[in-house]
Amino acid sequence: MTTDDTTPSPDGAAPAEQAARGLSRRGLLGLAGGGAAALGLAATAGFAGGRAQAATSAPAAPARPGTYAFTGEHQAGIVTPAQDRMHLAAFDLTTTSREDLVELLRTWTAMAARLTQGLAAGPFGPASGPYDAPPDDTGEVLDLPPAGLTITFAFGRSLFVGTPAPDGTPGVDRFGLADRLPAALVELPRFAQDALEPQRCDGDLVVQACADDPQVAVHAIRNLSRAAFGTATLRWSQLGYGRTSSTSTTQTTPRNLFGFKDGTANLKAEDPEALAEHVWVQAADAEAGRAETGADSAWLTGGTYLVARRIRMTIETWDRTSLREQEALIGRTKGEGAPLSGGTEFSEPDLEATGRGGLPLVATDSHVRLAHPSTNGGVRMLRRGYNFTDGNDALGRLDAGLFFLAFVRDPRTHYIPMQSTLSRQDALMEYLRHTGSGLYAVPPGVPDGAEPGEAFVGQALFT
Ligand SMILES: C=CC1=C(C)c2cc3[nH]c(cc4nc(cc5[nH]c(cc1n2)c(C)c5CCC(=O)O)C(CCC(=O)O)=C4C)c(C)c3C=C
Ligand SMILES: [Fe+2]
Repeated sequence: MTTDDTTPSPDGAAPAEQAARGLSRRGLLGLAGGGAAALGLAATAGFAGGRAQAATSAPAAPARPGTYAFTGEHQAGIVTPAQDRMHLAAFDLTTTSREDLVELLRTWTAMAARLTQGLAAGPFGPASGPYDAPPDDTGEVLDLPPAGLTITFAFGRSLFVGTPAPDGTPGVDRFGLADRLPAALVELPRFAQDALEPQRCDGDLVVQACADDPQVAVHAIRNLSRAAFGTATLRWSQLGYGRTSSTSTTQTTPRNLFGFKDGTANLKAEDPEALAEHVWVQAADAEAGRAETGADSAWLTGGTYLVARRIRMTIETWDRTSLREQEALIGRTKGEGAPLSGGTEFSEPDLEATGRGGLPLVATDSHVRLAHPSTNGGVRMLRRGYNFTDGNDALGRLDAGLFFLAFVRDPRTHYIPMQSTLSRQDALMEYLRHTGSGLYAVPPGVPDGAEPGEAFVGQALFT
């Protein structure tokens, strides 16, 4: 199959709805015990046998309620209709062994394939298996439905070339991967007004877990972290709620913590041509990269790049700003989300339109004008961010904002120039502080029908 993440389950209901009324893992384990078809997708991905495992010869079954396929051309969790909750974790490897790294990716792949299909992290589950050993699943989602869980893996630049020392001494290529570094996996420049906290930046490996239930997303990261014990440690993580983008035309546009609709002009899953142009890395990109740096990044074809920015919003100041000023800063109306040049939510902004005194209706320093493709050489991105609220600071201000996530084909053309412009000219910057940052290469999906036990995410990087 191709990863058509938007494919609804057989009864045609959206996964979120199905999850809401869906089967619990207990039910799925029962199904798994009773019928191989119930595990068709895990079986096609080829995972080790176990009590709750299907026969690998079983034909692929349609997705079960509340689940998205784990295997496919692209990883799930990118064009998948954005779920309501997210837990993203960045890890640093504590090993320098390439074999250990491959073993971790194999283990994570098998575990993610099980978890996304509503199964326990391991074959025994939380309440079974050897009595004198810790259970192979932590147990907190045993009675919960799969909640549309997706797990997406990505690699940081440091995986390939290590981390340079503050004095500029180059990092160390611990895994023999430097000649596979994609040309576009650059170190992000320091942008104007960046206030980055190093403990919220970078990382060798990143895992994004999204689900419609926070406990399901957190459980996934917890169990993957547990499996990484002795090989990788958690560097930083971020919880998110209330998606701030739609990634499918089937979704309504959500709102960010400024109270504005966010995601109106986003790229959508139903526009494969635009996704090919702006999101998926193409074979030609590896050829261009090889000519540029000599490195072979063909392994990334069909993948993408993930930009993560933790953006704190000074909402107390924002909340004392007039509606007129708020709308001028964004360039859209607060109620409907229509451009200030007129029309309705999905009308194209008319950046030439002027009003009283000949002034542009969409202000020259407004966010929407500066982020619009016509201001950025035609580039677009797939935004998939979340709101966050992480307590408060010593002055009693909420530490809240937008965890900006975007998937792009080449960050050098599709993110860095836009962020450069926004950081210097966007009037909204007065209310924002970028406190965390990362750029990661997202390998393509684990192919359907791969040999049992053989396939793992990012495999082509190691062959
Ligand atoms: C570098 C890219 C972007 C950052 C960082 C960013 C932060 C950010 N955005 C909002 C609120 C809105 N953004 C909207 C549109 C929009 N934003 C970006 C890029 C970044 N935003 C793009 C490419 C676009 C689309 C522009 C277009 O094609 O018209 C909107 C309008 C609604 C929408 O189209 O989504 C809002 C609202 C905040 C609050 C924020 C940082 C906290
Ligand atoms: Fe934006």
